[in-house]
Amino acid sequence: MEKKGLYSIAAIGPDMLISGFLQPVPDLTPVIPSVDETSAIDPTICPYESSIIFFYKTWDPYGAFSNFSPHPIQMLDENGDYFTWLSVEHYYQAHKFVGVNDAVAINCVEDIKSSKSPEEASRIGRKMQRQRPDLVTPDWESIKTDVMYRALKCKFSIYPHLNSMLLSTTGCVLVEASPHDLFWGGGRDGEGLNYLGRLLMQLRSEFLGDSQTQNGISVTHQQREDEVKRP
Ligand SMILES: Nc1c(N[C@@H]2O[C@H](COP(=O)(O)O)[C@@H](O)[C@H]2O)[nH]c(=O)[nH]c1=O
Repeated sequence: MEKKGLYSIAAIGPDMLISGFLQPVPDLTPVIPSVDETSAIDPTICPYESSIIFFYKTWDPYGAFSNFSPHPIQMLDENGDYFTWLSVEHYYQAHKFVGVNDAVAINCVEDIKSSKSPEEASRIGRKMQRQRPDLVTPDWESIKTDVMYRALKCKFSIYPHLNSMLLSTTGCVLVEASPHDLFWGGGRDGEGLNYLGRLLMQLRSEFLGDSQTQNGISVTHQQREDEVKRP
């Protein structure tokens, strides 16, 4: 019989083959998507050959994958006008309060819009969320992944070098190596859900699909490109 604290591949399953991590049993919340999940997100990944690219701070290798990287994005606002956000982080933090009919929330969005750095945007957004959770848009938990997806799609569409960088990681598992953030990041010991890594892998797969169909007959790429504005 297996002792508690000793982990075997049989107990853990093939997850171990991509992560290289032995997760404690029975705490099986994986940082890195399981083999099945991974190929559902990005069919180009071969779990048995994939390596892992960790990113976090903007000055790290692959730091441009961080939401704090200084890449402005242009997104349509509620009035149908384009607004330039200084980073994905600006857009993400502001959307915690966008559409909330309260002067404090409206001011907060304006403060985030005019904040000079992603760190400042994040400080303002997080502080307001902590102090006034009643001002966070009520469905935030269910829409935040979509908000992030839209911002990332814009970022990786309008900067060709970022798009190439993302495509150059094909076959690798991407993990935001945030030690604290257990939703967007992988956590300190692989206990996080790594949703930022997942979205980037999803986008990579979509871009790859687009470039493949572009060489064929599909025009969907152009249609999708029309959804985002180039700077
Ligand atoms: N890259 C990076 C972080 N990670 C980012 O923080 C955001 C999560 O914010 P929240 O939902 O307010 O907790 C999300 O964009 C995630 O990618 N956090 C940092 O303090 N520094 C950093 O360099």
